[in-house]
Amino acid sequence: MPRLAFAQSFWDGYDMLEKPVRAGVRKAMRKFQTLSAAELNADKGLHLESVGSARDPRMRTIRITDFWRGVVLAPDDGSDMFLLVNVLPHDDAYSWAAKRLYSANSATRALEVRNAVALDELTPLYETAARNAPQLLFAGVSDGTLHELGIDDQVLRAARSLVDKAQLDAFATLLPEDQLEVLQYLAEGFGPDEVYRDVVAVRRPADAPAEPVEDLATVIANTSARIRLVTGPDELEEMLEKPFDAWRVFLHPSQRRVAYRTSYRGPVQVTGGPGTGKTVAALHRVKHLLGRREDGRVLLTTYTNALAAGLRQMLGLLLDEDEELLARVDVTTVDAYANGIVRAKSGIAPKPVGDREQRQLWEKAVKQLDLPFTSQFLAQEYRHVVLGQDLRDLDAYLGASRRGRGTGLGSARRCEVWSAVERFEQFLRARGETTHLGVCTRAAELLSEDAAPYAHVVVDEAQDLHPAQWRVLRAAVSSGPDDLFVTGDPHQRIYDSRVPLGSLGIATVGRSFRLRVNYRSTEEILAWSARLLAPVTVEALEGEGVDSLAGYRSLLHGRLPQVQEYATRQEETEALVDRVRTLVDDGLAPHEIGVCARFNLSLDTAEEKLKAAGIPVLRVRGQVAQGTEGVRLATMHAMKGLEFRAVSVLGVNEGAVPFAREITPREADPLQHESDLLRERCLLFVACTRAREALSVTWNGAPSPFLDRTA
Ligand SMILES: Nc1ncnc2c1ncn2[C@@H]1O[C@H](COP(=O)(O)OP(=O)(O)OP(=O)(O)O)[C@@H](O)[C@H]1O
Repeated sequence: MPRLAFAQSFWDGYDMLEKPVRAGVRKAMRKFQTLSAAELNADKGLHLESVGSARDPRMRTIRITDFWRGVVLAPDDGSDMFLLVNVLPHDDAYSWAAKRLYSANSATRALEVRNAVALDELTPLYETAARNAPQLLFAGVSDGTLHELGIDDQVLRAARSLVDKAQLDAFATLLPEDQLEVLQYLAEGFGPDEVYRDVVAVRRPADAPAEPVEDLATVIANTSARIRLVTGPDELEEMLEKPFDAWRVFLHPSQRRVAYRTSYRGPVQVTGGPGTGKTVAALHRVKHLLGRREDGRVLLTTYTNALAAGLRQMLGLLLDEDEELLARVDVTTVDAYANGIVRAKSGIAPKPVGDREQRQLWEKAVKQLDLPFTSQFLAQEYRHVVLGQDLRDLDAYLGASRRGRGTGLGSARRCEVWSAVERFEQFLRARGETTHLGVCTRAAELLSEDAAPYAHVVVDEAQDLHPAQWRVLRAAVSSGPDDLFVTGDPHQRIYDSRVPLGSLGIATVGRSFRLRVNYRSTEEILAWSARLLAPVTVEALEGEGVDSLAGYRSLLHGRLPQVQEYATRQEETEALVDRVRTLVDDGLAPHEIGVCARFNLSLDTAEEKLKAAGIPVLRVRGQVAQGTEGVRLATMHAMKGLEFRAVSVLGVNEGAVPFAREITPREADPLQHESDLLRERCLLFVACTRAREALSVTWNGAPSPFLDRTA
């Protein structure tokens, strides 16, 4: 019986097909599982036929319905593997198939597809234009190097005709996938060795023979990033029946490399810009770890309860709802986990107070002690220095480094600060209360008294964790192979926690990986959002050196973000209602639309007006009720980790973004001033990068200064 495989290009469109067409696909595919190759060729209903003047002689079409055709790559090498690559309306199917050429990449050994006809047509035009160009994009890379990286003759000729990155982008949809990625990396300035390591080596099978084996079945087996093989009839039915979540099956090689490495000798760090699939990689790592042994519990953490609920659901999908496996994983936030530990081990339920109450207590301490500090300064000193380093007494504080703080404090001043700290903690004790970070500190202590409860800890959204939270995670698992797997993006740091991970026993040196391909947003949305961060540098996740978005890109294209000023809040809100209505008319479900603002107050107005227009809305606070229909309304902070097909960011006004009250005056502490500004800038970046297809950014009155460079 022939074997059957499905290319990602097929899945990309499958969920959009109407029911009868999908039924046609299922019927046709069943034939591939029940008929022999000869019977398939003879089957009248299937009508497997070659495509006239096709670039690839293996190209065939099959009948799906009267109007729809499947495009199939058929073996011509005696192997029995058929690959379904697309399903399109009749005429489109023939012209798509005629132009495409599939080939095995000489370096990665994977199957790639190009639009050979368009490449042949366009390359001479670009070559002519390039003759007078002062500089060519790949002038610095030799033909030999390009060949070693898998670039073949047709692509080489096209590459040699390009003068800049914009031209490479214009060729992107025509070029074979792996070769395109090689060229994109080179165009970003990565050296050939880095490109070989990050693009070629991660794909090339470990046991690849010196001479490529080109039969279709072998090449398909080498292409797990883009092709799914079907093993039996049940699997076929299940795949075609269920909504298809590409992230469960097609991992980018860089995702697969980090998630499925058999074992690491210690903590691992995976960074990458928004939407690069860090959460997906973390989930696959959990799957891998669960599969490695029959016992051993896994702790999977993220930042908010709403994200934890989402993660739990995704993990269920990835593990096919296998209850035994799911029972071995706890999915929660660090704070909730720490709270549970303190409750369980001390028998007392901790009562953490919120930010506002803390601020009031600091104010009270300042007043009672008549100190020359603001409550804001003390709160920050407590968070960053005292809790950050877990300082327990005055002596420890007097000797502590205050790295990252912008004001010097002599011993006399430190004594004053410490008196405030003692008073603040006294107030809390007297009320029987604590802080969230206080709960974490206690939980870490309690955990270290017994054997660590987990075999593995996987941490998502790690960029905002405070040292006290890291101590909990460190204490939850013994140091050793595969202890911690950490994913995060320092560009999305919105709570000002910069942590020297090494000093907390979480050294990731030699085990740091970066993801660069964005699967969420269009390149237009990404490029615009990335410009928000262009003026600043961002400290690396592990607290040493800086992080960069070099090579960060999307394969998707769409409309430019709408960036619009309004005279008044009312006009801005009315325009929002119109925009949302248009999106719904265009077919978006309300829950696929996100609206966000810096403050809850601005969202109140939006909520009222949207409701008045008959549009269902749902405020995202803590836990999002799954399945409840309604446009999601969230503050920028609550947008963390979420995604929507369309996002409207409202009220990006001067004074609001950055929120003037949250910015330490430069005179008070220049370093804190800069990091407050950076935090607010990142917050806007987070909000904008939640959008998949459509982003609008609006303000009323004067715009936020962060929008300066985005025009
Ligand atoms: N290999 C993949 N194939 C298809 N879709 C993917 C893949 N990896 C990730 N995605 C999709 O891309 C989107 C972003 O992925 P994910 O949430 O894991 O990114 P992230 O890096 O954690 O994002 P952020 O840092 O912005 O929260 C999701 O819709 C996810 O399903």
